[in-house]
Amino acid sequence: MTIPDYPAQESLPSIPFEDSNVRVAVRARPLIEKEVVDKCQECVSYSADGREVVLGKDRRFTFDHVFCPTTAQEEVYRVCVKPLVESCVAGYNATVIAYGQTGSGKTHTMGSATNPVSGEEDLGILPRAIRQLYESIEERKHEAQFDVREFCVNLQFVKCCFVEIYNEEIKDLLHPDTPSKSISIREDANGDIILAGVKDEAVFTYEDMMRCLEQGSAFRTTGSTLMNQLSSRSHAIFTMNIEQQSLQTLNGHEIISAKFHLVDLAGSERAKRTGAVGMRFKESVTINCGLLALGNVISALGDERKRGQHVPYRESKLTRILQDSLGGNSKTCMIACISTADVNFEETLNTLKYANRARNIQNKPIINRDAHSVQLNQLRSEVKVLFPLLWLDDTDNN
Ligand SMILES: Nc1ncnc2c1ncn2[C@@H]1O[C@H](COP(=O)(O)OP(=O)(O)OP(=O)(O)O)[C@@H](O)[C@H]1O
Repeated sequence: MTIPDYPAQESLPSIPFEDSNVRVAVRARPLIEKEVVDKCQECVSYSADGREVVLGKDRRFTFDHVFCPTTAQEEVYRVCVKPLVESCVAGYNATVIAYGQTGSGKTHTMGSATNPVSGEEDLGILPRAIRQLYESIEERKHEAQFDVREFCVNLQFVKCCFVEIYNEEIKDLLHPDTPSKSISIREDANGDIILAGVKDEAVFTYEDMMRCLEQGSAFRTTGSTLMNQLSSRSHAIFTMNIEQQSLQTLNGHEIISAKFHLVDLAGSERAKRTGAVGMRFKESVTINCGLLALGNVISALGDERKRGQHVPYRESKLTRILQDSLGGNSKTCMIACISTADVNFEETLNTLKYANRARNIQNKPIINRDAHSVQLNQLRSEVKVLFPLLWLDDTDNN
């Protein structure tokens, strides 16, 4: 086997999330041991600018970013996720979704596997995002303490929850005794999607949240198939909720909040190739149904000819939960994971086509300000203007 040359990509910038487009990156994984033994060849090449991927001879696709197989976990994180954590701390919702065929590297990329990683460089997106979140919180607390313009206190409350959708049922991975029947997807008064019946965990430190990630990952449903020994059989969604209150003597009191969904989807698969029978086959059918529903939502939102038409969010639990993330109030990045092996040519082509459609989706991210604190601050400013007038009026009358 010849080892291909990959273009150097170290200096590529982070993805800009200033506008409202859903951003899409592609990550190609190296050949795994079995593929090397089977003498598979790589059938994917990459442009030096890190934007284009070519499948076979001439299937070209352009994305916000394309990572070749030698790209480190740290680099994927820096380019795709670091700016999203910064946005979350500023009050925007954010979502990262890993999509791809079974065994293409979604769980490896997200860092939601049960088995511990061997070293710092192997850490996936989730532990890195949790670390950055707590570092940012500490920074903000520190800045608020030394804000010399006025007295200012910055309080943060962080909660998390971890659920999986397995055979179209939602399971609370942090409270596995909760019956799925008592969990439902609802819309709150602001139109935000909430999971009623799922218990949020208040987490005060990096260690607290990492414990939740590890505990939830251990309860996630996995199983062995011909294509992946440790295949995720469910869609997993880890959500961090961040609420920040800033109390300022001059400008009043502001509350901003944000939620960050980190989604490790189950892989698309063909039962013929995974050897799925019995239970595995049933799982395979529901996995593909959920991914098909997600594809339909992506098409409805991404296809210009379908703009303004009905978006079928209610076709599956997955699409209902991700309603805010696709076409709603969120900054969103999809990471499409692909295998470079020629045996997976068809699946890789399908993933690239699927991901390409997601690039056209427009979201509407806004800073989530608490309505009461906004109203209170408006009234406060009105009082500030009216008070001197009242005083003037009083002195005139005297
Ligand atoms: N970028 C990478 N570098 C090295 N090894 C990788 C990479 N991506 C994936 N792998 C390896 O490939 C195998 C399959 O990866 P992983 O379990 O993450 O796939 P998946 O897409 O989550 O699969 P499934 O959908 O079946 O759960 C694992 O052994 C993993 O360690």
